[in-house]
Amino acid sequence: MRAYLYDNLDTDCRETHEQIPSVPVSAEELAASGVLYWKLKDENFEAQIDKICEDRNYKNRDQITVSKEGLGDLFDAKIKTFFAEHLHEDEEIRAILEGTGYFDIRDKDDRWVRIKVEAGDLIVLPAGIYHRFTLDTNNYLKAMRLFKEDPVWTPLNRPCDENSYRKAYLQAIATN
Ligand SMILES: CSCCC(=O)/C(O)=C/O
Ligand SMILES: [Fe+2]
Repeated sequence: MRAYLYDNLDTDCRETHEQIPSVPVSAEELAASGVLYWKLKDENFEAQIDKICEDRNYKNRDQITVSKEGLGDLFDAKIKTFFAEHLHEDEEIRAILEGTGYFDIRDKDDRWVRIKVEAGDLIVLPAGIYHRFTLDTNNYLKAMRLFKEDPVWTPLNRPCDENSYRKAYLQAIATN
């Protein structure tokens, strides 16, 4: 995982969009926005996921392949939905199994931070954080999605500042 401030240029979102000079964002800074990150080792990948699931009460999991082949006729619509700025009323937890992509999150100062993910990365976006996702120019990512009971990933597009999960999120990071 590598994170940096987004350049906000209006070009293909699958490009790197790293400012020049780059402004890196550390795991600690991401944690201040409520974003959690683990690097999972190949040797005991499943065991590490199981431990995180046990610690954080994630009971269920499935997989998604974000690619033209994986999503078929839904590809264009899904890609558009993923990149529209939104929040969820539950955590978004993704363990990357194959491929690469970018999660963009709004930090405490409402700046876009781009997080590059690859195989072995496990990322948790808290409920209420504004974010979006895009593939990079490799156009392929396979991820495991973890969730507590049923998935609650309905995207609520910005603005939804009156949403109770948004308000709870802002309160949580303010007292962090
Ligand atoms: C990498 S999984 C696809 C992206 C997704 O599920 C989502 O909700 C993006 O915000
Ligand atoms: Fe999302």
